Amino acid sequence: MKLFTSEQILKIEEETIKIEKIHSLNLMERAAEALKSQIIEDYKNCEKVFIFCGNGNNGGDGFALARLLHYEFFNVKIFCDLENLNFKENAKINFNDLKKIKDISINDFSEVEKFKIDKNDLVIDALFGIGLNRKIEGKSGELVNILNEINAIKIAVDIPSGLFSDEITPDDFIIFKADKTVSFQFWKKAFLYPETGKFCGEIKILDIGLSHKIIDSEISRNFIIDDILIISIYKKRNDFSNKGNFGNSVIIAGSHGKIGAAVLATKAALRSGSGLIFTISPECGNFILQTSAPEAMFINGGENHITNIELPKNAVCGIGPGLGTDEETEKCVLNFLKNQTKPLVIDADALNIISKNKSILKSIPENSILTPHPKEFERLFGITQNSFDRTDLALKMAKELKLIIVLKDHHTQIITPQQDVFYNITGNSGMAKGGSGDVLTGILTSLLSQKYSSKNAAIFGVWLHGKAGDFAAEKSSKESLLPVDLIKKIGKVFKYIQD
Ligand SMILES: NC(=O)C1=CN([C@@H]2O[C@H](COP(=O)(O)OP(=O)(O)OC[C@H]3O[C@@H](n4cnc5c(N)ncnc54)[C@H](OP(=O)(O)O)[C@@H]3O)[C@@H](O)[C@H]2O)[C@@H](O)CC1
Ligand SMILES: [K+]
Repeated sequence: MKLFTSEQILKIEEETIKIEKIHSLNLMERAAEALKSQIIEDYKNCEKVFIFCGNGNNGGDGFALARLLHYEFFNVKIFCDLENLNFKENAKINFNDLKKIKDISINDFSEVEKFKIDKNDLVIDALFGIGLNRKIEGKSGELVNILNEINAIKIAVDIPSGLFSDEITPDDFIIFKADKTVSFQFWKKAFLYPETGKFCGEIKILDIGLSHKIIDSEISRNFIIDDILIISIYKKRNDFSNKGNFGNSVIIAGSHGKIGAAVLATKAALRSGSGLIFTISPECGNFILQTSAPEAMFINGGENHITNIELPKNAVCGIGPGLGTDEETEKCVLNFLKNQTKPLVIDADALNIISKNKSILKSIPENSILTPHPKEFERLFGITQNSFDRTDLALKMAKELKLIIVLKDHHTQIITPQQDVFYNITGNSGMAKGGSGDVLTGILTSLLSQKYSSKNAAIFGVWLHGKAGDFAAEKSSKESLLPVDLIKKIGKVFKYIQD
């Protein structure tokens, strides 16, 4: 699914209106209908609904929603700025329609504190949408501050009021804090970054039937990874095949005390379809690896840490988990990287070793996949002001070095040398634990060895990793979810794609 800027969304809206020969009011009605259905689905037993409307089209959505919910027997109360009824056209039409319904009370923002709002009531923010172009101040600002203190179920229409859709919102802005954001047709960039996403709560995207023809022709380099994309990437396993057809994955990982990292990466690679798996690890991990992952072959890479790397034939490598940064390992890893010609997966301590020896970056084979978490990224490429800027820096580095950068975060991004950004929306906070990254390295190496392109391996692998985490979280609390639980669910994810 493409990710658009608010400017592009407006353009798509206008062109849909043109080619479908409809009035813009129809789109507002579709949006309100979709909102109504979602509210009925999620909160049908809720009695009182408090809707706060601004003067633009976001407010118009709120007025239309109020009318529709009233006809579904909800007790609806509307709030707007009665001292400044300077509405945009469609908002005005819907406001006037609402005035005709005598059972809906229309109140000024300043009256909100006279009402008893219960924790099971709905507070709906339809103050500002993607048309926000400055800080919320004055009466609206005071209102948002009050709403943020109220204990109720808080829903934002399209985007929480006060947030910019496409860029970081300054710290001093007043922003509605939603439990759920019900947004139209597309994800917005603000939902995907930690600084802004924390205001959005759960995200629900509603189809309001904007023209697919227009959407297809509108260019974007930003994408949400969805099931459609994954199904287009997934390669069905050919029945007439043998282990030689699915690649030789080589996991280079582990040191004394960190053999678990090698085990996790190896097991994840085993579960992700590679034909043969080799693990290069120090001798101290031999017994552990052979007992916990007997399907994999052990290659001795040193005594207590890796000091030499000898690859089997046709190896596709994933290097880094639990390596440690011993001087001998550092030398060995740098020497190894210098001599590689095929794309490989580089993670964890291998990234830390590169950070201390940045000149090596230029020798890494094109289209290799680097998987830094924010701290590792910072060590590699420098500090940025915020996570939006981090994406920009990653784009620059991916282009310059011709590498795929997997920026690990709550919504991990896959950044390509061609300057595309793919945002992942699978996964959950239960995966924010030591060992999750090792599992990802195993999955990515395995997919790369099965001849997925680096870009597709990264997109598919990151999505698969998150989806396995989501399946695991269905059965366990996020607190107690373990990286090994992800590995157990990889099979279920493949089944999910095949069905
Ligand atoms: N896309 C679609 O397909 C559909 C979209 N729909 C809906 O339309 C929404 C976008 O509507 P919108 O363009 O009217 O903008 P909205 O956010 O209501 O703001 C209104 C105006 O407020 C002003 N303003 C800005 N910031 C301000 C501030 N801090 N404090 C005070 N004023 C401020 C600014 O005007 P200005 O003052 O700059 O002239 C701005 O134009 C969208 O989010 C969705 O809900 C659906 O109805 C149908 C399908
Ligand atoms: K809003």
